[in-house]
This record gives sequence, C-alpha cells and structure tokens, in this order.
Amino acid sequence: MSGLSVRDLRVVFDGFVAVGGVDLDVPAGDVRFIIGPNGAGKTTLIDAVTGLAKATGSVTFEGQELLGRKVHKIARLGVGRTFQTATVFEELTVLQNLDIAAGWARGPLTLLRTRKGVPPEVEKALETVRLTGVRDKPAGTLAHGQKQWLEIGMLLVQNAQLFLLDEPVAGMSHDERDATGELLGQLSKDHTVVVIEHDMDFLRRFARTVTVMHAGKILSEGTVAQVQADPKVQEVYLGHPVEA
Ligand SMILES: Nc1ncnc2c1ncn2[C@@H]1O[C@H](COP(=O)(O)OP(=O)(O)OP(=O)(O)O)[C@@H](O)[C@H]1O
Repeated sequence: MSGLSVRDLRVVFDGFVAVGGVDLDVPAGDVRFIIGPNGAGKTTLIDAVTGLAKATGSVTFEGQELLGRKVHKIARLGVGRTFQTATVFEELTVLQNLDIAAGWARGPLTLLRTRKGVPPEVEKALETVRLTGVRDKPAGTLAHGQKQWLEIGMLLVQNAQLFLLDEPVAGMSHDERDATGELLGQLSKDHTVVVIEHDMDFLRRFARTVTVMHAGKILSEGTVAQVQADPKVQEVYLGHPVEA
C-alpha cells in the first residue's frame, strides 16, 4: 500500500488561487490531520482529491491517478469522504442506510422485504462504528455523533481505503469526541485516514501527523509537537512566534 500522494495541486476559482501548488504525502495507515485558518484551502484540497473541484497537478492513491476522473470512479478506487453535515437517509434505518451504501438495496421493495440476515461486512461495519444496538432505528433519530459514525460505516461497506473526514467532531459531545478518536485509531489499522479539523484538543490527542495549510499552500508538516513549535505556524495562529 502506498497511500495518498499529491503533486503540484492547483485549484483556481475565477482567477482566485484556492490551492496553489500543494505537495502532500500521506502514507498508508497514517492518521493525518490537516489544519489551517479559515479559507486556507483545506476543504478545496479534499474536493480536488474526490473530483468535486477541477484541479491541475497529480493526485494518486495506491498508485492510481485520480485527477480527471469522475466522482463515482474516484469513490470506486477506494476514496471515501464525509462532509461537515452528515448525509444519511433520515427516514431509513441504520441497516437500510448501510444496505444502500453497500449496493444491496436495489429499490424501495427490497427495503420493505423482511431481511434474511445481515451480510458479514455490514455486521462488521456496524460493530466498528458502534451502531449494532441501534441498527433498526431510523437514522434521523440518532444522536449527532452517531450520524457521523453511520457515514463512516457507509464508507466502510463501500470498501473505502482512504477516509477523508471534514470536521468529523464539530458539534459532538466530549464522549462522542473520545469515541471518534478511538474509531480513527481503529480505522487506521487497515485504512489511511485524513482529517480536516479545527479542534486543537482533539488534534493533540488523536493526530499521528499534522499538515498545516495557509493561503492555499503547505506551511508546515510533522508531529503535533513539531508543528506546534514551528514559528511559522505560531505566526499564522497567534500573529507572532511564541517567546522561548
Ligand atoms: N466554489 C468556490 N468558488 C469560489 N471560491 C471558492 C469556492 N470554494 C472555495 N472558495 C474559496 O477558496 C478559499 C479556500 O476555501 P476552503 O473552503 O477550501 O478553505 P478551508 O481551509 O476549508 O476553510 P474553513 O476552515 O473555513 O472550512 C476560500 O477563500 C473560499 O472562499
């Protein structure tokens, strides 16, 4: 497994450079946090990787070029993504949401039929995202954190290998954050995880490596301790380097 590799990535909106020549390597099994002030280009970077924003340069995952491919083709190559607001079918149960993601439900009638058992991969995803106990509840009745986990479960049954998570813990309770952090660690055993986050406490506890973006470029990269000690990062966040 070779992970995610981005070379000279550029995204320009009507002359405005949102991502201005980014090189990024996320090795397989990493839990990489991408941070940076508002407007730094973090979401646009992920949009480019997933085919939602037109970009130039190169993005490969497991050696396959992603740029220029359609969104669904990129998803089929194992790239999964969540958004700041969970996109689950609220009226359908947790299990039905997973069925749809896995491609088993071919239409409304399939969903109404009595189930003859749960496929092992769905069972495993339910366990991983801690939703086994609520599998027959409508997704709309889930707690905020559980909806985010259901989205992650949907990516798991789609066989995503790379998880790109956009602010997964925004609005979560303390306990939900802890559970999500543990989930990221568990996912990284056999997946690559990239998280966009503003929550510094969550980052300090669960990031393995950090990339800091600013004004469409990479400002700093390393462990949490390394980027925190970088005067360039302190300048952007505090307006001045931290006194020794
Ligand atoms: N579709 C678009 N058209 C024009 N400009 C855009 C578009 N999408 C993003 N931008 C601009 O590109 C820049 C980067 O936006 P982006 O959302 O990637 O930043 P971000 O780092 O994710 O910020 P935040 O932390 O606030 O989510 C911003 O100045 C934004 O206004």
